[in-house]
Amino acid sequence: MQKSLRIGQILYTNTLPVYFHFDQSRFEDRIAFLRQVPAQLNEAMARGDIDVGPISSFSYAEHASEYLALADLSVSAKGRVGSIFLFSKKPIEELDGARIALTNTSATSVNLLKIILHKFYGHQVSYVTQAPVLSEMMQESDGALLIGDDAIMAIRQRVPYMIYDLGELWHRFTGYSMTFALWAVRKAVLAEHAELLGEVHASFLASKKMYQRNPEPLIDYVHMHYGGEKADWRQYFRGLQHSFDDEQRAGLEYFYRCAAEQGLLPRPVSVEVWENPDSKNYVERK
Ligand SMILES: C=C(O[C@@H]1C=C(C(=O)O)C=C[C@H]1O)C(=O)O
Repeated sequence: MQKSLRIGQILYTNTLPVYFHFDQSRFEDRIAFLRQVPAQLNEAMARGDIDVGPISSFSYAEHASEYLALADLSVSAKGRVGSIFLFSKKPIEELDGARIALTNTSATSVNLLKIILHKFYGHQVSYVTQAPVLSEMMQESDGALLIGDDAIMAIRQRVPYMIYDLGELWHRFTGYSMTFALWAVRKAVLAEHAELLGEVHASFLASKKMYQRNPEPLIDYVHMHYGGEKADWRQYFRGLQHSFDDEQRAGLEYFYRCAAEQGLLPRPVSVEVWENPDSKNYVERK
């Protein structure tokens, strides 16, 4: 039997603050989760295999007429993001004419990289898309883009490449924050499941709030399951924003204008947010 709401979850640590304290027990069998990398979630959302969840902000723009964004949820950073890296055999200023391998897990960051290289550096670059395995990507390319936990694991290996953080480059050139993911809902779902969606949305916000009050249980969890140093994880999560306010909107909509200008999107879009009518009445369960 189909569950009432099928919810996406990004397979990376970056969205854990929104899921770690999500109180699944209150929903019993009314929800189901699909855990995947962003590019797969983008497709699942477009096909209608999931109803709500985080997708690449670029994919939101491609389907803006069919989706709304859930209020106050995103994966954003103002400056260094810590998990979206260009690995390069030479300095970024010298990448004109280069060949870059792009991870097949992303939609936002691959287009962000194109904007940075074409618009800000004036380079002509060719691209190939590959599975996110750095050693293989670097075999025949001058550089490679990784995102999420693949990027985090790769920098731990102390690889012999120059490493550029795309959030940092974007901020340096534009002064804006960058929003990599939004929580989208297909408009068609709203009519049928508005109430349940309201409860799910409120539970995401409650998880985020509980994490913000005390980040340590989540830090312990990722340290146990993904290794590394606790201090590095603390710094990583401190650099991520999971809200969507005027600041994030301004940065994201500027990104959409740049993408349209570069021919990557047919037209710039503005983000239409679904405000949960019940969020003010939501009572956290102890
Ligand atoms: C910060 C990140 O944000 C993400 C990047 C995405 C993309 O490039 O399409 C999509 C969702 C997020 O996972 C990351 O993956 O490291």
